[in-house]
Amino acid sequence: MNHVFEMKNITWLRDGKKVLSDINWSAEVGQHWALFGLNGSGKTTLLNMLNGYIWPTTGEINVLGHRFGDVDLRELRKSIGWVSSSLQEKLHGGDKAQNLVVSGKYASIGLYDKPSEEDYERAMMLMKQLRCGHLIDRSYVTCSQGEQQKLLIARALMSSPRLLILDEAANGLDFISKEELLDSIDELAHQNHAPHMLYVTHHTEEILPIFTHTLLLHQGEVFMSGLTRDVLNEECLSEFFELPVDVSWKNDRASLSKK
Ligand SMILES: Nc1ncnc2c1ncn2[C@@H]1O[C@H](COP(=O)(O)OP(=O)(O)OP(=O)(O)O)[C@@H](O)[C@H]1O
Repeated sequence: MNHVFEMKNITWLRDGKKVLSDINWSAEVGQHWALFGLNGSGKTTLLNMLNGYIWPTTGEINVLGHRFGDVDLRELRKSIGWVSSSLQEKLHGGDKAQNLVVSGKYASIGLYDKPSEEDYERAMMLMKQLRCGHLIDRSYVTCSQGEQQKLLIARALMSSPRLLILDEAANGLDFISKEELLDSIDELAHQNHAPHMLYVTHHTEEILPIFTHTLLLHQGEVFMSGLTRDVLNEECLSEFFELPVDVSWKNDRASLSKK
């Protein structure tokens, strides 16, 4: 397998409108990607497609070496971890932190199967890895938003996914919580057998150096994609936003300001 995923000539029409237009995108093994786009640019639609929840009008999709159409999507989804805010609404808030994390193994929202001792040990190991081991026995609803995000990532890691999608994972977090979460993501990427990661965001400064590649999505089209350093440049982003912007790099992260 050379590609983590590959989208070829993807188009999606809805109500006579092209929501996605001629998307060509491939993520290769060894790359972590950021997907950057404004509200309504089609990011969520693309993610739903990668997970096989919506089918392209035209084009072909391969994920983790499997071509859509030839693969049991429910099986494939076990290898894809997806952390998104829409998940929050489906969770049982009263669950204890460790139970919520363990439930990731069964790809179910609550706990329907009886987890083993090893499952709980793994959940604790992941919680410690994400620096939230102290949340054991706390109910999910009482955790802060930053803590909740970490628990959701630990939950997604429970089934050892090969692709981990982090969809606006740092949304709504204050500066400290955001940096803590980003540190955890950075550490995760440096571990042996780390999953391939796709980080979806509206904020360039969240694109850590581990995200070697970035795709800019603009009104359902690939505006530019490639090495993050090349994509996040002033000329390209000014054109992307249709607004002159300055890009300054610090610690290999790009921050934007209006010119
Ligand atoms: N089922 C649908 N039917 C019709 N239009 C849709 C449907 N789903 C999405 N769209 C439209 O497609 C466009 C892209 O939506 P999408 O949710 O993928 O954007 P996004 O980049 O994830 O936005 P945000 O950052 O605000 O979450 C929007 O204009 C949206 O209204």
